[in-house]
Amino acid sequence: MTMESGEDCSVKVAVHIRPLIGDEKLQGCKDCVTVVPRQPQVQIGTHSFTFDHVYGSTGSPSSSMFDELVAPLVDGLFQGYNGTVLAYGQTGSGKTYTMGTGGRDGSQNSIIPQVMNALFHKVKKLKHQAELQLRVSFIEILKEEVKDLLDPGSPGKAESGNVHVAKLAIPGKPPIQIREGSNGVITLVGSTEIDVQTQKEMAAYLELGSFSRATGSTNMNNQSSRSHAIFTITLEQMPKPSQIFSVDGMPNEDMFEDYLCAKLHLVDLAGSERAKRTGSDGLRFKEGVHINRGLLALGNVISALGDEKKRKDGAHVPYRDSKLTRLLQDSLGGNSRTVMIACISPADINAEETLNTLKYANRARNIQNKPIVNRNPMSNEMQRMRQQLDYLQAELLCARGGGTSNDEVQYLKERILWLETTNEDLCRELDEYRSRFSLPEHYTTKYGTDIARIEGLKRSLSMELFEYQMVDSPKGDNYKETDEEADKEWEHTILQDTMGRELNELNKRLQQKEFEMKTFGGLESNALKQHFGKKLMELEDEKRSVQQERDRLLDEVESLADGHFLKLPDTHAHKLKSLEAQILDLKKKQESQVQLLKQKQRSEEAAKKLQEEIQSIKAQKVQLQNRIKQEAELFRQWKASREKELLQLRKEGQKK
Ligand SMILES: Nc1ncnc2c1ncn2[C@@H]1O[C@H](COP(=O)(O)OP(=O)(O)OP(=O)(O)O)[C@@H](O)[C@H]1O
Repeated sequence: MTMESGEDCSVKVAVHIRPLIGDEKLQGCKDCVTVVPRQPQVQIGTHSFTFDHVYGSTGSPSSSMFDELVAPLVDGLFQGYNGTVLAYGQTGSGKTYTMGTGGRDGSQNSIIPQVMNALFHKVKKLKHQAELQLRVSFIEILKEEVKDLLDPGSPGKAESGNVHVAKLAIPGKPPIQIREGSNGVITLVGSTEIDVQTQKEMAAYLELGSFSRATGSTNMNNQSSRSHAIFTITLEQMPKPSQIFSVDGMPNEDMFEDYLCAKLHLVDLAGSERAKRTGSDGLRFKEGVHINRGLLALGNVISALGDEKKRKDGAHVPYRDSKLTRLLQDSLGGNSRTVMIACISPADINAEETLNTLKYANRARNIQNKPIVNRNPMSNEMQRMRQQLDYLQAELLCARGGGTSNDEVQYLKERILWLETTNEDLCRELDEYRSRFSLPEHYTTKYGTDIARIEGLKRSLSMELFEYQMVDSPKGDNYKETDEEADKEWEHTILQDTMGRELNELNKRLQQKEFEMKTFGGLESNALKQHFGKKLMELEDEKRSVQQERDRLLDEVESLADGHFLKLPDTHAHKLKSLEAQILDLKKKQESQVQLLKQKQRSEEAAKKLQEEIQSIKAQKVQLQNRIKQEAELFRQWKASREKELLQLRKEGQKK
């Protein structure tokens, strides 16, 4: 999957203030949060914060939250952009209510049900133009372990005390792993992804997963979510062949030709809490420690990304400190369009936590993401080749119409042949991949052979990447140095591998460009230019002499007529006619030569561009080679110092 580079865009942050609820009212709590009228600004005590939006209380109505914040992300999915909606806040502040991951209220005003509405509405509108496939997955992170909430083989929700523990892992089933692709894309391996056809089905899976989620009762919320839950909707789309090509078989300009695949993560984070307030003890306390650890890691990531100076200095972002931050890596400072909803309680007893939430959210506003379109690399390549083919066909057409030069036609034919062979090679390569990773048959029938090939390559490439990618193993409480070392080695191997692949890619591109250049060079453009120039001059001379001959004849006729009307002798009239025809013919020839010369100039410009491309690829190659060297050197130094440290430690150990 390649991605087009996109514009920077900051994470959008909104505050959602819920009303005072039962317990708070009973305790006689007062509202301590004020919204500045018609401003997205909230005040608490002497603190004042400005956000992108403020909903609830005297701010905008909660009902406009979806349209203003989330609907653009749903639209973006159809354009190939990943999106993330994060609900953050203290325990009982309304995150689950806002997102709709509770599986109990089933409120149609929550975000996820509205996302589904908008998605299926759009799918219905587009289904004649494109093949659309929706998939869902639903996981939770509980005590630093990733659990599958849609696992069909799971025995279901088990009870443990008053907490519902999420599904137990089935013996033999590998645990869910977090992996990072060479392009930096984070993927979950081993989680259940289910194809869905209808809104009802999707809603059923949301409910199923929500029901399996770990919840427990605390002093602050009798159904408190004890885990971070991530409901992910994946949309794959491919235009139907009838839409790519118009009736005359020509490519349809308005239609996207790519396979697009984008994901929308809907995240309901576990609530930040303080043991004292939540009345946590034993199991609940341990959970709280894990929850807070994950949120602390998230806070550190937000701090690192939100600090402009640190960002510019390329400071380390501690994504790897927790599973949560690893999983949200794309969404924070990555390639996703991200919205954060900070949920707060207005009650004065929660003032301190509310202030913390607002500070946290305020920092997130500074995070810059770079959303990009996620498309298939093969479709890019095919698009490029198709353009080249179009260009060549136009060239051929022009050469034919312009009174042909055999060299030119021959050259164009050769290039078309070369392009066709390259295309065949690529298809063969795709076939190989497909057979190696056995792509399901229905893809072939559904999208046509080419599209299935693209799909096959996509899947196999991502699988292949997995072989090289990072495997995140559970670290448990005591994070060991050896883990760190192994991680570092992994990181180094992956980095080297990625850069090696990039280098290979550059070499391939360079080879291809140089081959193209040769075909240009093979024409000996200067010699051809001279040839055409000479031919033009010859034609000009010929035309001039014919014109002179005609003028001479006309003079002769005039002198013969001697002022009287005289019928031209047949021979003269005939000759004159043939001379006129000759002049006309020469003019045509001259015009066609001019056309060819122009054509030649265009080819030269293309060759120049190609030359520039070659130079730029070479420069990139040198840069990459330097980076590989530098990285290897840094790793070597790190390794050496590590070994020295170890030796030192061993010596000390022996002494002791
Ligand atoms: N906007 C709202 N309007 C009315 N009631 C709300 C609203 N938001 C939340 N509530 C109520 O507040 C209570 C706590 O909400 P919720 O469970 O969504 O909190 P939470 O932040 O997800 O908590 P936890 O982190 O403990 O899971 C629930 O009873 C819920 O119905």
